[in-house]
Amino acid sequence: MEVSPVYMQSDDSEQDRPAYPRLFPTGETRKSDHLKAGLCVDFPVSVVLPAGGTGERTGLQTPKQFCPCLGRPLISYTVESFERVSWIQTIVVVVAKENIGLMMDIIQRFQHKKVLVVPGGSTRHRSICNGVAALGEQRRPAAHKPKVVIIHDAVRPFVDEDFLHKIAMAAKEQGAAGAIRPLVSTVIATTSEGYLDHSLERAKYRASEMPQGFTYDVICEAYKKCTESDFEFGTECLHLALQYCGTNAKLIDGPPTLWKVTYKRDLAAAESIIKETLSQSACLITGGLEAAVALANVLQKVFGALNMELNVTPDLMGGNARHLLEDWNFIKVSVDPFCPSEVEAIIVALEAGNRALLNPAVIIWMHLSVTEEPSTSRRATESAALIDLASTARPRNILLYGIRLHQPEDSEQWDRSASRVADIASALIRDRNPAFVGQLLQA
Ligand SMILES: Nc1ccn([C@@H]2O[C@H](COP(=O)(O)OP(=O)(O)OP(=O)(O)O)[C@@H](O)[C@H]2O)c(=O)n1
Ligand SMILES: O=C(CO)[C@H](O)[C@H](O)COP(=O)(O)O
Repeated sequence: MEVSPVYMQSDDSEQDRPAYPRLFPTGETRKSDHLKAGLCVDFPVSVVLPAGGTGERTGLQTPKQFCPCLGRPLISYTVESFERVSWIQTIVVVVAKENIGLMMDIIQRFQHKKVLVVPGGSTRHRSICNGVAALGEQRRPAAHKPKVVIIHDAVRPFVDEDFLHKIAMAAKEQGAAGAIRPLVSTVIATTSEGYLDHSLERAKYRASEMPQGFTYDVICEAYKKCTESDFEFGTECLHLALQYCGTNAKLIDGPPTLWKVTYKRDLAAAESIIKETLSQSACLITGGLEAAVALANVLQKVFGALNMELNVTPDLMGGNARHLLEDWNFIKVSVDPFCPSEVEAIIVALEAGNRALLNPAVIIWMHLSVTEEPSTSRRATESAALIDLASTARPRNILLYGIRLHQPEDSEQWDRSASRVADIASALIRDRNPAFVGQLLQA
């Protein structure tokens, strides 16, 4: 066995993050859900995330676990999914030696907790084995030897607490448990000449996915007993548990979001899932303006049709400040005169709450104008103010866009303009396109 763990430990204080929505589309969104659902685990559980591969099949220079999705490396999303689970003790991330510095930077930049970084091996099994060995050698005073170890590919970012709970409980009962999914294609065996030999009856087989869970003793024994050939060519931890420990894993149907990022297009798919999750709701701040309330009604209809919720509030003061914690997207309606400090206040509040540390927040400055055509110099002043504010917001991971809307007398024309504004605003929120940051769009 090739085991030489090095301990690179992140700050593992139990201090919680601000209450971000979790990034997987399960419908559940709050950190304390496990308390509501009664998901308790009364035995120590730790996690190994193998992240030591090169991602050859993506065809990219950068290993896929370090590729950015909305400006954040994929692995950070996976770590986030686990660090939010209160009953998970330690997250061991196994990376190639040359990427240890990079991984430590990611942990520091995104303030990840509970993470140990361990050097990987030349194959996935060798990397996992290093991670499991590191769990047995932890020197942290608060760390217990785990009863159950969950193994999860670092390149499967969307895993939810409910499913992890099922895996952990079944692993403790049965010794091993793993996620399965129905096969998409039929599996066939080929002859050495490239002809069909036979095909398998698809309904009888399943795709083995991650996460998988093992009692610590089973996974340690499996890796102690397995052969060099297993280490070199094996792809299935559940198989090692069966072959070397006689443990028949419990198989549990998992959600489709457990899929593994394997090809370049999977990175785009992951980014689109993240964008969808971040776009589930927005908060429109009316500033007490009558016209803004009318606009909000139209926006609510358009957003509703896109499955986006629009919360409407006069301001973000007192109890209304909760929107700063609950929403990722803000629409601030203002009228003449153009007053940048209203938007600046939202940027400051988001920054103070460390709100955009992990995911970009969106602010749309919606400017209602009563004059038919603003003068050229007026337009230039407004655009310059927006560009200025947007460039302050951008390094704070806040995307600021502007929409200018003329408020016509005619009610039919107003409805048309309002629904055009709603289309533009929803597209800006859903796409989170950095190219339009600081642009004052005309509706
Ligand atoms: N020596 C290795 C090889 C793979 N892995 C990890 O195992 C997981 C699943 O493997 P896979 O999708 O095959 O990743 P790669 O080996 O990086 O991809 P490829 O086969 O395309 O090179 C990934 O998180 C990968 O980083 C690892 O920890 N150590
Ligand atoms: O699917 C799996 C579950 O057993 C594999 O273990 C793993 O994710 C496969 O990685 P690779 O693409 O390197 O075979």
